[in-house]
Amino acid sequence: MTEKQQDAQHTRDTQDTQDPQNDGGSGAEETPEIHRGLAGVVTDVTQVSKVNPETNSLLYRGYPVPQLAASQPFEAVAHLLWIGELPTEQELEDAVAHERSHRDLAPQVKDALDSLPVDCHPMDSVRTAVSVLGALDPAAEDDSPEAELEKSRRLLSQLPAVVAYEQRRRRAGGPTDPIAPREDLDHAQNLLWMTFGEEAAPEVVDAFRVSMVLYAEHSFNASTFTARVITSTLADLHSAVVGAIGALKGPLHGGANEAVMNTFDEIGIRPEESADEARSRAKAWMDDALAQKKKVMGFGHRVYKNGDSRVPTMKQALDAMIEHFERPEILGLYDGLELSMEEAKDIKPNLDYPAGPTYHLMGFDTEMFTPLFIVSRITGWTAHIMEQRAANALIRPLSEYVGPEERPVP
Ligand SMILES: CC(=O)SCCNC(=O)CCNC(=O)[C@H](O)C(C)(C)COP(=O)(O)OP(=O)(O)OC[C@H]1O[C@@H](n2cnc3c(N)ncnc32)[C@H](O)[C@@H]1OP(=O)(O)O
Ligand SMILES: O=C([O-])CC(=O)C(=O)O
Repeated sequence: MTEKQQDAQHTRDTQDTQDPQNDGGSGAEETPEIHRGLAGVVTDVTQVSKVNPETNSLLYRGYPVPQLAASQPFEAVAHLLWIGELPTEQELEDAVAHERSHRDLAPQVKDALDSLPVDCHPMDSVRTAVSVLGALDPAAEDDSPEAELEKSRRLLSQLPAVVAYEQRRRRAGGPTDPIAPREDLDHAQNLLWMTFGEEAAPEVVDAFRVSMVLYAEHSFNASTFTARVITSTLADLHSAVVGAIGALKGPLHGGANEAVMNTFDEIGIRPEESADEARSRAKAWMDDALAQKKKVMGFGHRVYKNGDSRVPTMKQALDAMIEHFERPEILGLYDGLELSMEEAKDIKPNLDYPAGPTYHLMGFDTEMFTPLFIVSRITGWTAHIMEQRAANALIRPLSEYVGPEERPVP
């Protein structure tokens, strides 16, 4: 069964009562079926991506994502998600030129970031920066398809400078000089350049590009759905993106890549240790965590129950980083946790599990991992915002009121 069929089946199994009186009223005769967390509910159609838990596969506009990750630049994947087709040579050239020409950190955005505490969560900083970018955008209130696409493309170019500057500001302990973008570098190379001030090795660039392709889009996940809810009120694109960032921050969603690294840190990263030693310490940690009924971030998924389709590709990228940086103990920690979770609960890792240690090895602060997710997911969010806008229906479900019966105010 596809994700849609699985969801439709679930919905049929739990017949809902679409009685408008249920919303706040107590007069409904039948108690409606409640779909907590909207689990199994199909709320709309989409052409952007297809998640198939049955075959553990993911398609962007019909193309298998591992194939896109193996061969396509991130700029081509962004074009695909927005336009529906891979770019021609000329279209790719135009997309790349556009991306490279809108990369500067606006002074107002830098000022806004500099006004924030240096130890605030960088997701708060990026959320604030997108708010400022929206306020500055002359086309903010123009919701024509052309303007929406142009704003989406601009955000794709603008976000790396925000994230790179925020990483540098944290390391500097306060306001600092941003590193200027370089027009001779592609999206992935340039983000790494603006962050670390040196050209990254090709292996690192490729692992980073792969993570960007894999993080780009995943149907009606919580942050994308948030963006669609906000768009459905006819609010502007930047407001929808700001809301999506808020939803992504939580550890049950994008915040899990940060939480994974916190787990590794709690177990203890010991570069002098062998993979075997690290594996057995990680296994013991997981056995203990599960005995205490803890939820361990980076494992499990609402839709995939037999493994996340993106994990094998991201794990390959992590393996390449482990080899490049000669850090076998990271592999030991990774394997130990995965094995123990598999044995105890048969729950598989999700994309955030290999992505966390990959970003760690590249040199990013742990709190920067979820902002890196934004740099990629901006493509999927904005593709869905445009799709929602093109065939809009206000998203407004019902609730079953379970509070006190009507009573007079004393
Ligand atoms: C890119 C992304 O956003 S991918 C998701 C990233 N999020 C995480 O990694 C957070 C950790 N994982 C989770 O919390 C969950 O697996 C979710 C939220 C992702 C999906 O959850 P749901 O589909 O709602 O399943 P739910 O949370 O009800 O879990 C079902 C069962 O598996 C268990 N379970 C699920 N995930 C985990 C986990 N990571 N650790 C331990 N147990 C887990 C639950 O405790 C529950 O057990 P129970 O039936 O004995 O109570
Ligand atoms: O689909 C989901 O629920 C979460 C997820 O994996 C993603 O957004 O990439």
